[in-house]
Amino acid sequence: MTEKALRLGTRRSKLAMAQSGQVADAVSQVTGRPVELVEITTYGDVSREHLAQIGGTGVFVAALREALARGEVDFAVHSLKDLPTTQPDELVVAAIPVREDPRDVIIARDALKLTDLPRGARIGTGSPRRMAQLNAYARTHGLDFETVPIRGNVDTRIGYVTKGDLDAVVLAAAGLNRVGRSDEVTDFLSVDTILPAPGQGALAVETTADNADLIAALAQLDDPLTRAAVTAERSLLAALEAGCSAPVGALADILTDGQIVKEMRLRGVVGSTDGSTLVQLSTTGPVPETHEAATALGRELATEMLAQGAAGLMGERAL
Ligand SMILES: NCc1[nH]cc(CCC(=O)O)c1CC(=O)O
Repeated sequence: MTEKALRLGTRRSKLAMAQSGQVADAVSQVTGRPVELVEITTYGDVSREHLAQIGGTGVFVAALREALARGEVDFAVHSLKDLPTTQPDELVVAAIPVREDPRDVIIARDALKLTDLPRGARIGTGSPRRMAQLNAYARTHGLDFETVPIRGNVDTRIGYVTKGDLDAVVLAAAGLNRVGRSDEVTDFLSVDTILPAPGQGALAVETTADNADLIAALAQLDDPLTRAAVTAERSLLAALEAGCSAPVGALADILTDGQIVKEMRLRGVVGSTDGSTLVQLSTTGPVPETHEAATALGRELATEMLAQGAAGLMGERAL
């Protein structure tokens, strides 16, 4: 007797298919049930408009959530950095698996590193967060390059470099790992240079709040330390009243003494896209053991950042 397959709603993009496929295998293993991928086309996949104008990457999430709410699929996998910070009551993030490499990377022509790029080099990124920090880095390190707004999936963005339109593009290491293209990276950017987006590198496995059995099964894939970290990062983003297209970076990491987990450090940054102003702060505290404690850490850092003028930098939107 075979049990009925669980239906996993996914976007059709290579990245979405890769991460859904990986989670499908893991879910199949813990439940003993087959998992079937159900492709969902989202408005964001068909629209040529700039995402910042149509409400950010939240559009990708919305269609998956509607399919969940209609009962067409049993669960869905999101890139956590694309999830809005408000959680609908009828849905639950049942698992946040161990985070992948959170760093941003560049893929540049001629295997160049960021600091090797010649004066006037053109670097493609549609992210105000990446623009702000790259431009700030250039200003403080005597470099000179131009950030060029681009959009598109991983293949399209890498294509700007291979076709010779741009000198480099910025991407997330995690996405490249998932689609098997991390060997094309020419420079892994230190998080001290570019703080990643809140939640970058992590996945969220979401299902409906009324599905207790599936919530319990999916919980086996949850990594509590990743959950605590991304909860703090997203709380910072929410408290700054910023969305996924705001120039905000955040990363929580665990400070260890040998093998022993000591504390959690949360770093946050907000900046003007030209890099002329950055507000960058960090805070350290006990590793949060509850959702409330993780949320409080993010909120406290946001309060300090707002006191240093963060709010004035948030109104900016990418072209
Ligand atoms: N904004 C698009 C997006 N959403 C998630 C990832 C992959 C990285 C991740 O899962 O955090 C990417 C691509 C990128 O930023 O290069």
